[in-house]
Amino acid sequence: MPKKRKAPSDAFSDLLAHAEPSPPAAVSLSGPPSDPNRCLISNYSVAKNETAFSIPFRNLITPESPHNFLEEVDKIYPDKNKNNKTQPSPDNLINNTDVALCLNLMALPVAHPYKSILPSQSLFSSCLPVCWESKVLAPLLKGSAVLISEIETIKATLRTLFDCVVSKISPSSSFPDFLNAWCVVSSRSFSVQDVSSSISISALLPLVDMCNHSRPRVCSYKKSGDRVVLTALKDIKVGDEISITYGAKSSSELLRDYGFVLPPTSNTEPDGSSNDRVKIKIRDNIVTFRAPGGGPSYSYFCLSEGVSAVKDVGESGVIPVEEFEEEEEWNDDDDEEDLQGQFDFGDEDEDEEDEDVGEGEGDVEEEIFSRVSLLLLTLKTSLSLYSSPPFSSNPSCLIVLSNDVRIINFYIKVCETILEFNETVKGEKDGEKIRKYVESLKSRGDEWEAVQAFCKLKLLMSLSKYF
Ligand SMILES: C[S@@+](CC[C@H](N)C(=O)[O-])C[C@H]1O[C@@H](n2cnc3c(N)ncnc32)[C@H](O)[C@@H]1O
Repeated sequence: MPKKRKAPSDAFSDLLAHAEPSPPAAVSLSGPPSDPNRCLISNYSVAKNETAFSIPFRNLITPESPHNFLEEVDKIYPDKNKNNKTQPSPDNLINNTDVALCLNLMALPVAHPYKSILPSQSLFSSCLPVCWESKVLAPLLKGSAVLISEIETIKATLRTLFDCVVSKISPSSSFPDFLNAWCVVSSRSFSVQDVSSSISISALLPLVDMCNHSRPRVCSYKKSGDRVVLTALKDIKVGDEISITYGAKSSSELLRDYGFVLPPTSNTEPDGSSNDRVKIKIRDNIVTFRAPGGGPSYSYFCLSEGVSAVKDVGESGVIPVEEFEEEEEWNDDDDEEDLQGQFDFGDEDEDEEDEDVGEGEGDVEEEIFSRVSLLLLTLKTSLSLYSSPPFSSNPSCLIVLSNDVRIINFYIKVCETILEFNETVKGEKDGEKIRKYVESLKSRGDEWEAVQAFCKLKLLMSLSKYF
């Protein structure tokens, strides 16, 4: 007979038994696990800088406790990203710590109080894209190719990890068990400093993980002695929601990992900087993006994938070109004519060159077209994920720098197009700033004539959709 799950209210009391101050309970839940808007409510008034509540470190579920699954996972599946665990990268969307954390969660008894108050799989399935079928990803993610490709990567990786790692360590588990554990880990794990060392570990923090994300947050959390303590960052009244921050994340990261997005105006840091825009600084042949006040952003993947894709076009298949070509507007000659008339670039020769690509040059044309498509996809993803296009009136505009001359020149083209568009159609907003930027980029390399000539109209057509 299956073990009876505890009623959520009993389970919550069990968890609270370890929380301080208790009794009476410092916090309560606003609704049952099935409530998608559930949040943690304060039962006390708490003054700014005071402790709202704390939980003992021993309540944490980590990759190494209650059982050291990390060691077992590492044995079967050496983690190539081990030295860089906190730095997400396209091939490091799931690391060994996450898998070990899933295994620890799966190993908890069904009646464990923590399990009893977790949301159901059906709630996860409705909001987490990793649970969505491939055919609905494109429409639901609005064609954001990089995000779709990441979700597909996660889905495929979960399958592989289950077959090659999880089922070996936990033979009685099923793939749905693992997927459920992944949903919990993806949307509810936090980085905390280990009790015995100074390194940060990924952990599930019962009760703390009932806090929703907000900017500005109501509480901060940190390890203090053998407890995780939530400190009020403002005065909290009885009945107020206790929220924390999940970090400076772009909307696409929030959607990918937590299953929600925030309105553009809410996804900002206390200093007013936007998590949906990033600055990119120059380094040797790499683009580094940092969301102001936060870690490397999701947008890093968008553009770095575009950059690597353009180098390996035809081989890597990192970003599926077909999806882009599927778009009706792309091949719609009427649209092209309309746009030609609407946005006169004043350089007919180049436009003609566009049409004059001879038969023998078909492969070159295809190659250039693919490269441009990939980069446009990249841009398209960036643009559609962020609430407004780069180079809008927001000073934290998108800056792309690279040492690859073709990439530089492509982006010069993009910048020029945006600039021209802004000046001619939308009025000059950040015109001077962008002009200086374009000039500085130009001084870094030769023009990539072929691409410029070939993609002029196509580029304009694509970009025009975003303004
Ligand atoms: C760490 S849990 C927070 C507690 C959760 N609401 C619960 O009832 O168990 C993270 C999940 O809460 C929801 N969530 C957190 N912050 C949110 C927000 N600002 N807007 C909408 N949903 C949010 C999302 O479903 C997310 O996956």
